[in-house]
Amino acid sequence: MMIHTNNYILNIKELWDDVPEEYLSHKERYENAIKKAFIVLKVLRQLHTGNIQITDHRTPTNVYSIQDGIFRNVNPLLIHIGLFWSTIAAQASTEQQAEWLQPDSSMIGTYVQTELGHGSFIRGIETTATYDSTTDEFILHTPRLSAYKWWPGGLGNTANACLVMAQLYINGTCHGLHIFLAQIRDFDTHKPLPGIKVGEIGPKMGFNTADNGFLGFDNHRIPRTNMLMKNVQVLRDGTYVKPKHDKLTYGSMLLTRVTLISDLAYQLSKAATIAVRYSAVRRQSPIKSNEPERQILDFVSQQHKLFITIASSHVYRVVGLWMWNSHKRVTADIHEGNMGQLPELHALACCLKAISSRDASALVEQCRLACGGHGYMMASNLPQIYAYTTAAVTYEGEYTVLLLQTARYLVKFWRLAAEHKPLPQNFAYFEDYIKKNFEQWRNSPEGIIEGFKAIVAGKTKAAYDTLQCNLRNGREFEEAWNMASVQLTNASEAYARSLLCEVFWKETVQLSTKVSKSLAIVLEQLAELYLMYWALEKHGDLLLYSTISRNDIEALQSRYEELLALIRPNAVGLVDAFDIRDEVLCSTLGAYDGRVYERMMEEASKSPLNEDVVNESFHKYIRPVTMKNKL
Ligand SMILES: CC/C=C\C/C=C\C/C=C\C/C=C\CCCCC(=O)SCCNC(=O)CCNC(=O)[C@H](O)C(C)(C)COP(=O)(O)OP(=O)(O)OC[C@H]1O[C@@H](n2cnc3c(N)ncnc32)[C@H](O)[C@@H]1OP(=O)(O)O
Ligand SMILES: Cc1cc2nc3c(=O)[nH]c(=O)nc-3n(C[C@H](O)[C@H](O)[C@H](O)COP(=O)(O)OP(=O)(O)OC[C@H]3O[C@@H](n4cnc5c(N)ncnc54)[C@H](O)[C@@H]3O)c2cc1C
Repeated sequence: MMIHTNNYILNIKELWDDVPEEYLSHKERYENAIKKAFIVLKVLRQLHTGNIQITDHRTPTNVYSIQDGIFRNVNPLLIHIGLFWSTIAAQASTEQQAEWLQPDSSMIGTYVQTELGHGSFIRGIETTATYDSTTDEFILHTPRLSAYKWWPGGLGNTANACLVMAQLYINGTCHGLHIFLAQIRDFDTHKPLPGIKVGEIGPKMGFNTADNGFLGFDNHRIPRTNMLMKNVQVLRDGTYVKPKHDKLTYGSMLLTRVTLISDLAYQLSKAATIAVRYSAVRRQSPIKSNEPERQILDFVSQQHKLFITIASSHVYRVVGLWMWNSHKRVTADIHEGNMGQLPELHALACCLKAISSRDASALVEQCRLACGGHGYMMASNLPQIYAYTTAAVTYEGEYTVLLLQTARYLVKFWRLAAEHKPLPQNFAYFEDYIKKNFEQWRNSPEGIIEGFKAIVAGKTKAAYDTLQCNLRNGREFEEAWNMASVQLTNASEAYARSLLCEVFWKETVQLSTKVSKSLAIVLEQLAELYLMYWALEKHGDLLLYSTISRNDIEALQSRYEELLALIRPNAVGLVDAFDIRDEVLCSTLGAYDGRVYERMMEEASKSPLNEDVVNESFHKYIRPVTMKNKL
């Protein structure tokens, strides 16, 4: 069958709610979401097998984005589709893939790594997988409460299988973390298998349709061939065949961190669309007392809150694609046995995932606040977008922990620079900084990029010097590192910002040569706005580490305000260009037709509290108190 994806999905009635999901109980929310998840999965399977084919120019990623509207929260099969399958595809041997990656497989899986006691420090994971050569099996075991798996999406009730991260033991030797496929529920009855204790962890700030779960193993046996064996093997006699790089097992985290950058760009475009459209409809106070009330979008302070969100969405879209392409390149190299580029990719993915999630959640919240009181309504959809976005600061590598990973990488290059050893081209500016080869400040995007590099160098130097000082004072390396960690994360953050500015500016300039002149002007205005915004935010750092002067900062401020005025006429067009359907936006404030107040009243009428003119609580609780003395 040939289908037009949008129309097909939008016309499946069961996917769309009459009652907003906020009115459902925790259990009902899950049941409603799982019903829809399996309808969507069926469509995805049909697309995969070619039983139905897409006729519009969009791809299954379009099905993915429509899901935001379908679930308003999160698809309980997200980890099944996004992490379970992709980890098997990346880390299982060819034979294992042939067996497990069947489109009509009975397995519904999840990715089970985090434990009650350990999330960030995964070497501390306590679940064990002990090889029993007499039966050719691994025994999965949860030795104590802190070793219970805790958090995996879809684990609570949906999944019947999972990929478990556990410490591998062979003949009493621990070989570290490895990934194992384990069935946890009967495929037919869905009852937990013997030796499995599984359940859901309870309500959260968001992600409430994702049935995050807990899991314990009581000496649960799985075949030896259930260890993912593309990069590492355990042979029948218990021989351990090491991987080419000991962090290949962490590959799924790396890939998800890369993918997340683009997802966060999309969340930002949703928030920007809602807040900008609402700001074009909403009028509040005149600017001059004798004039009518103005669209709130005309307040320059409102433009300052919103245009950076539009620009940041473009930044993360561009940088997300750039990282995706780097990941593809490095994976191909790894396939050929060349691991050389992996550390750089990991360092970039860590700081960019950290900063993109932090920026996105801060900017989504800024958009919510920019909508005043109405932004606080669930019907605006901004609270849900915030709850979804802020989770990304923690999952898939917590913010600070990831910044500290990138700091390891920066410190290595600073050490080379300090010891006057050769540096790769992309860190040549470390040497310039040491030699005090400072460029004269230029109030231009290129000048700002140079300035940000000076900040990276200056902050890395400061952190490195503190580290060395701690070492000279007799601290062990890990302790010295911990004592310098505030400065180390600052250096990492600066590095991420300099990358974002440089990649975005260069890609925009290139893109501008391929589009119409009028579009190129707007794209460059957005890119320039992004750079100016962050130069002004970080002007203190620029004063410390670059050659910028007070006059330069004043000039930057004027140019920034000029850019706000230049972008204002195109603001609504820019968010319309994100092309997010009303069904996906799910917002009374952000719909395309601008019927804000009408939609708000329509949504309010759906409140169950409005079903009866007088709610029965009046008779039960209110009247007995208020009327008591009057009887
Ligand atoms: C489902 C997603 C699909 C699509 C996405 C699209 C949209 C998303 C939307 C919603 C998402 C929905 C749900 C969210 C799903 C969330 C899933 C999870 O959260 S799974 C759990 C994730 N957990 C973590 O990320 C844990 C963080 N901790 C770590 O990664 C590690 O512990 C550590 C901090 C990196 C340290 O590891 P370790 O202690 O082993 O390291 P060492 O200190 O021994 O060595 C460090 C050394 O190793 C290098 N290194 C570390 N990691 C990697 C890597 N991945 N690749 C390459 N190299 C790595 C590091 O550079 C150091 O090298 P050195 O400096 O020593 O040379
Ligand atoms: C919505 C959601 C979905 C999730 N889904 C999954 C899933 O599908 N599968 C899965 O396995 N896991 C999942 N997780 C778990 C998630 O990956 C972890 O919560 C995350 O990695 C952070 O680990 P933690 O909770 O142990 O935080 P902790 O590491 O305990 O962090 C607490 C604090 O300690 C600080 N800290 C910790 N270590 C250091 C250090 N070395 N240096 C400096 N500061 C440090 C952190 O910065 C933070 O401030 C999910 C979590 C959430 C919120």
